[in-house]
Formats: sequence, C-alpha cells, structure tokens
Amino acid sequence: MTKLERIIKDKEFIFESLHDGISIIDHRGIVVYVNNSNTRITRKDKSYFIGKHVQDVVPDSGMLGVLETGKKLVDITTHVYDATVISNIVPILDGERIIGVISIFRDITEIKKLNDKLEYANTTIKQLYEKLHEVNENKSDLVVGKSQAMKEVMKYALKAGMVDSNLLIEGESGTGKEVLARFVHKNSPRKGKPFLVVNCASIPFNLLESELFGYEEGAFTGARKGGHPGFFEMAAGGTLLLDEIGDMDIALQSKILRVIQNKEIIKVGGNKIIPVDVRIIAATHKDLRSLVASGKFREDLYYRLEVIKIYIPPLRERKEDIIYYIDNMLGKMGKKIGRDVRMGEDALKILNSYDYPGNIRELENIIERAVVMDEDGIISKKDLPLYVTEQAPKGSSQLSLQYQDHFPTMEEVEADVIRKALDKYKSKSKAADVLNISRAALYRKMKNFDIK
Ligand SMILES: Nc1ncnc2c1ncn2[C@@H]1O[C@H](COP(=O)(O)OP(=O)(O)OP(=O)(O)O)[C@@H](O)[C@H]1O
Repeated sequence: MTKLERIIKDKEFIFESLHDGISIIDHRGIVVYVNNSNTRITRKDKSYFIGKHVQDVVPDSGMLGVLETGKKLVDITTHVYDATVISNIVPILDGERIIGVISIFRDITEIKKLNDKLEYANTTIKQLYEKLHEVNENKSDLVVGKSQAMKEVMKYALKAGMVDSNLLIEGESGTGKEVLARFVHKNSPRKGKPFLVVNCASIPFNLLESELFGYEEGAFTGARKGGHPGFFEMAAGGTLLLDEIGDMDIALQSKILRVIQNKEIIKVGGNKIIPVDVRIIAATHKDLRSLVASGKFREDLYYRLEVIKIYIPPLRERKEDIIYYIDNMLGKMGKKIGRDVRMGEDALKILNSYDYPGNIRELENIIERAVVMDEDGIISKKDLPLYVTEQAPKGSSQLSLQYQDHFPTMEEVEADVIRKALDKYKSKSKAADVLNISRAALYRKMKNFDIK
C-alpha cells in the first residue's frame, strides 16, 4: 500500500461523512479517491473518475496546477459539470515530496443562481433608475481638485488618452474609476465613437459571455430570433470599460485574453470569426496583483491589461479635494432645484474630517441629502446624516489609552502609542509618518522600548 493510499484509508471515515465533495489524485494526476458527496454534486459514479487522469474527467480542475507548483488554491470558484463549486485544492506532502493533491469543494449552484438573479435584478433596477433620472448626462464632468495625487492621476489619464494601449484603473468603490475611463475615452482619438460599460460583477457568468460576445440565433433556450450583438461589436471603434474585472470568472478571462491578442471574437453558438476594433479599459476595486498571486486572476491577462495602470487614491487620503467636489455638486444640484445652496462653516468642518468609506459616491449622497434637508440656503450640521456628525473626533478614541489602576509614565505612554501605530498601519514608515517622527527615531524608540 502506498503512503497516499494509507492516508486515504485512515481518513476515509471522515471523508465519507462530509457534505463537501472530495477528490484526490496521486502524483501522476490519476484520480485515486472520490467520496459520496462528490457523486451527489457531480451526478457521476465513483467509477467514472477512479483510475482516470484528472485532465480527462475534470479538465478545468486546478489540481494539476497544484501538483506542479505545490501551491495551494483557496476559495476558487469553478464549474464541475453542471455544478458551480467553491474549492480548496491542497497538495498532500510526504516530507518535501508531493505525493498527491486533494480537492475539497462545496456545491454553491443554487446559492449562485439566486445570487446571480438578485444581482441581475439590482443592476437592471439601477440602470432603469439612472435612465429615468438622466444622471448620465453629466457623467463626464470631472473634478480634479488640488491634491498632488489627483494631479498625477490626471497626468496619466491624459497620456492614456493619447495612446491606444489597454488601461487598468484601480481604486476603491466610488473613487471615480468609471468617470476617469470616460474622460480617457473623450480625450482619445476614439471620442465620438461608443463608450460602453459592462459590470462584470453584476451579470451572471453565462449571461456575461453572451453579453460580451453576442450570440447567434438558437444559441441557447430563450436566445432572440436573429441573434444578438455583444458589447465588443456594439463598441466598434470605441472603448469598452470592463468594470469590476476582478470578479470575472476565470474561464471568461481566457476568452477576453484571446480577444485582446487576436482582436477578433466568435459569438456564442456561432463559428464565424468577427474582427473587433475596441479599446479595453478595465477597472477594479480589488487588488488584481494579489488575485493573480492566489490563482484567481490570470497572470497573462493581468499583464495585458495593465499596460498603463492608474490608481485613484481614496478620498480620505486627499481631503484637500473634498471642497472642490462639494462646490461642483452644489453647483449642479442648485441648478436642478432652481436655487443657490451654500455650504456652512460647521458642516464643512465635519465633512472635511469624515473618512468616506464610499468615497465620492458617498460624498455625493451626503450632499444630495443635505440639499434636500436644507431650509435656509446654507447647509449646516443639522442637514448632515447622524453617522457623519457623530463620527469619533479625529485622533481621540482609536488611540485612547485605557489605564485604570496604574497611571502611566511618559515612556509607557510613548511605547503604547508606538505599538498602536505599528499595529494599525503595519508599516514602519507610515507609522513614523503619522507619529511625525523620522524612521530612524522610530527604530531607536522601538529598540529602547523593546518593541519588535
Ligand atoms: N473626479 C470626479 N469628478 C466628479 N464626480 C466624480 C468624480 N469621481 C467620481 N465622481 C462621482 O462619484 C460617483 C462614483 O463614480 P464612479 O461610478 O466613476 O466610481 P467607481 O470607482 O467606478 O465606483 P464602483 O467601483 O463602485 O463602480 C459618480 O456619481 C461620479 O459622478
């Protein structure tokens, strides 16, 4: 009996009692074990898998990759026959040697279907809402502000407009990635041609493929007569923004890579090659590089997309810009309601110290609400939402020291503050920055106080 067989035998009782599916391959990639839950999820008998090479029975499985690299894959969403599963794939080691790979996967088909339906419905509602209120009309109004960070962003955006390379825009939700993409398009030779946006996170996987590439008549049940053009065709000559690309299914990522490389598409259910001329801008609030590292995003696609990369910093890191956004918003809203509204001193002070987890979108909502609440033409504290006015005053509670019986010495306080800064910012240079001391001073104090 091999070592792997012994491990399986020892653990078989546990494996069989799990609700999650399990498959195990040996060092050659041959499936040597599947549990009962695997049969339930895949609807295939054990005999269908056992003794076969994993490539022949589950071609999309990440198991061979793990066998090759020895690196585990965690929380990977894949498709196993008709099921959507979320898997952890881990090497089985004998000392340093990889003797097999185990994949443990959970069936999320129903949850995914419901979630997809819900997200799709939400997107439809949002799109209809936007159309109804014509929020699109001013979407290209771009406020730059005066922060150095935003000036840099604009410098790169203008450069990106002058060339036709792919562009990747990173930044937290609501920082203005779509607005910036639109700006790049409007300042590029493609202006005057379509600028289309596809949100890769809110359209279900199988629908997204046909939305992007289009489909031929009869491609699937419910396919429209005469087929349907996809975004790539509809954006001909223009720019296509693939928003939330970090959420794109890995199988679809390969297809996007092919479009970028070959500049052609094949519709779902078709076989005709259609040339496409579209500039791709991708946007994401996720850190694509770490998605690449964890195997959730294709490295080759990442490098194709980030020919030019622009990172939009969150609003809390460039508070000097807040006033410019507010002025712009008040101007627009004032026009809409037909009267001037100004920002009062007290409200501005509060707005300048708030952290805006939702960035400019959140600031917009706060201002819109304040304009509605306002009665005298000057926005004051009472017109702002409670969660903004009742935020913890800066620099107080988070670092407050909680000594009860013992009153601390200055050294203890100093050591405590340093520990908290290091703990919060995880970076010595950032901690030194916020403490307003040099890095050398920080190192010296850490040594004195024996802080590791
Ligand atoms: N530079 C800017 N000037 C004026 N308005 C802006 C700017 N940036 C963002 N906004 C406004 O903030 C809101 C959010 O912008 P946008 O949709 O571009 O953000 P996003 O980063 O793409 O968000 P998400 O990641 O959630 O898709 C929009 O209503 C937009 O008009």
